[in-house]
Amino acid sequence: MARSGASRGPGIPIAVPHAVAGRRGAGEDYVPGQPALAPQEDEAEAAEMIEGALVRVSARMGMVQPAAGPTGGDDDGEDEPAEASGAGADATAEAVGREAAAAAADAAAASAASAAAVPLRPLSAPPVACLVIGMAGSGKTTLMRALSDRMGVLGQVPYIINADPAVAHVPYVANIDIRDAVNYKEVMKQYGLGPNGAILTALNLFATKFDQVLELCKRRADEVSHVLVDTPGQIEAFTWSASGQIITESVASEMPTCVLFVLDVPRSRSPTTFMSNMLYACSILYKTRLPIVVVLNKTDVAKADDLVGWMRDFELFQKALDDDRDATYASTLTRSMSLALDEFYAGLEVVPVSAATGDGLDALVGAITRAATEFEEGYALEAKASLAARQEQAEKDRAASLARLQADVEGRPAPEPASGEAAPIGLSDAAGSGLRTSMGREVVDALESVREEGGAAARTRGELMREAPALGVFANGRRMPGWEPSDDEVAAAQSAEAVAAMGAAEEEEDEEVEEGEEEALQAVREMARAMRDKAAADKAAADKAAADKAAEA
Ligand SMILES: Nc1nc2c(ncn2[C@@H]2O[C@H](COP(=O)(O)OP(=O)(O)OP(=O)(O)O)[C@@H](O)[C@H]2O)c(=O)[nH]1
Repeated sequence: MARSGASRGPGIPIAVPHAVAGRRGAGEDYVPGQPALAPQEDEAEAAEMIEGALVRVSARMGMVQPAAGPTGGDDDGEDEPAEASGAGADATAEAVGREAAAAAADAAAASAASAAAVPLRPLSAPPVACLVIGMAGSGKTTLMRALSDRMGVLGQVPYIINADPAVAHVPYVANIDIRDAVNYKEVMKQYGLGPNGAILTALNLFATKFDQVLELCKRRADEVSHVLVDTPGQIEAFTWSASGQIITESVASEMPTCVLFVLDVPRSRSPTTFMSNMLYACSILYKTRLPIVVVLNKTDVAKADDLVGWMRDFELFQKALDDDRDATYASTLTRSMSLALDEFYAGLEVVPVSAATGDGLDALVGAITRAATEFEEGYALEAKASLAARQEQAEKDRAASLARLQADVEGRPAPEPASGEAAPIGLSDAAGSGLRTSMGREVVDALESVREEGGAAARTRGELMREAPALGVFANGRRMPGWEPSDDEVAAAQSAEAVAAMGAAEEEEDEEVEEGEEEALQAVREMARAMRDKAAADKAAADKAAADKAAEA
């Protein structure tokens, strides 16, 4: 469960959520819990309150006497000390205010410098999809919120999909929310399932509508820079389910896609736990074949230096294992596994962040940009090469079967297949060379057309609409207010009814035909029986006549 953004520390510059982005300029900061557009008077009042609080805190710390006030002041006529302390307080308040202003200016400059250094995708490029995956409680939802906020500061426009049906509250505005379409509790009731089964079923139901989700994403492609997808905490429900695979592959066939694997740093400080997590990340890489960014989250609680060190230096990890007090037989296994993972670490993007404080988010945005380039330059091009190879092979096969047909027609022996001819290249062969198995013509075409278009498509920033009614509702229970079936859906329902009525009529006819057939069969049977009886009677009469004749003789 995510905690609300309002619980962040004050002064952390975060972006305007996209829901209000249209009302406020890109790059302007706001503090969670405050209205996005505070009126000027409120700001002045708030500044006064802060100044007063600073003076009181300074006084408590012995830096200065608090100024005499209407309640705490000494009103017995001894104006002098009060005035003196008031003057001191004013001076300190001024100094503290100056310091605070300087610190704020420094922070703003540092934030701007950090933002300027972030490699961002060109505006004309298609949006990058980020599948946020991680163990339960690793901070996926909190990261979604923090990342989308920070992207707003950087002038990017994230589009958010919540694919976690069981989450009670999300701290961001989801543009598409699985919960608008599937009521997870209703699924539990209707299908008699437990929580995990219901999550899986809800995902399956969502997957059946995913073409519509993609359609909505495509419609927004010119306006948005990133598509962030929050996934269920039950990681295996997404990574190892058919629906998870459908969702992943569908997204990857439409736009550059990467996986953000979120890891809980405080809970991964033991080398063995860390290794288990990294094995999971590795398995996701091999399953999805998408670029993966490992996000080491919660660095405000525990530094990620050790973990990064373990990935960069094999010896350090071995030493950590030596020092591990809980060393068991598993450590020996971990030792040998770590050797195997060394290569996996080599090309891995690892970014320590704190979703709570916002630390490291710029680095994460940069890593996402690099992952998108990796997708386009590596995965997509390899897919294109694989597609070309498959087409070439299909052409060869066609020519060979034509030659065989020709030989057959002319009565010649069929030509032998050329020796050493490459076997048809199937998807699994393509996968063997590091290609994504699922990528088909669509992705290559889409990527090519985007490249051809170059910078033609200019993205416009604006307030993004919630797409709640778009998918309709396909598990009873939660109907969004204002949801109406579309004309297409009504037409589909009507034609389904018509087809059902036709089917019923045909069945009735069939039954009638069957009844008639049965009657005819019965009549034939009776006729046959009568003929049989008559033949038997004739035979008996003939036998009797013959016997009588013999007796007479
Ligand atoms: N200190 C700290 N706490 C964090 C951070 N990120 C998340 N949390 C906390 O970790 C807990 C889980 O966070 P969520 O964002 O709900 O995690 P999740 O992975 O989405 O959870 P599930 O969807 O239920 O699996 C919450 O209490 C968060 O406040 C962080 O960077 N620092």
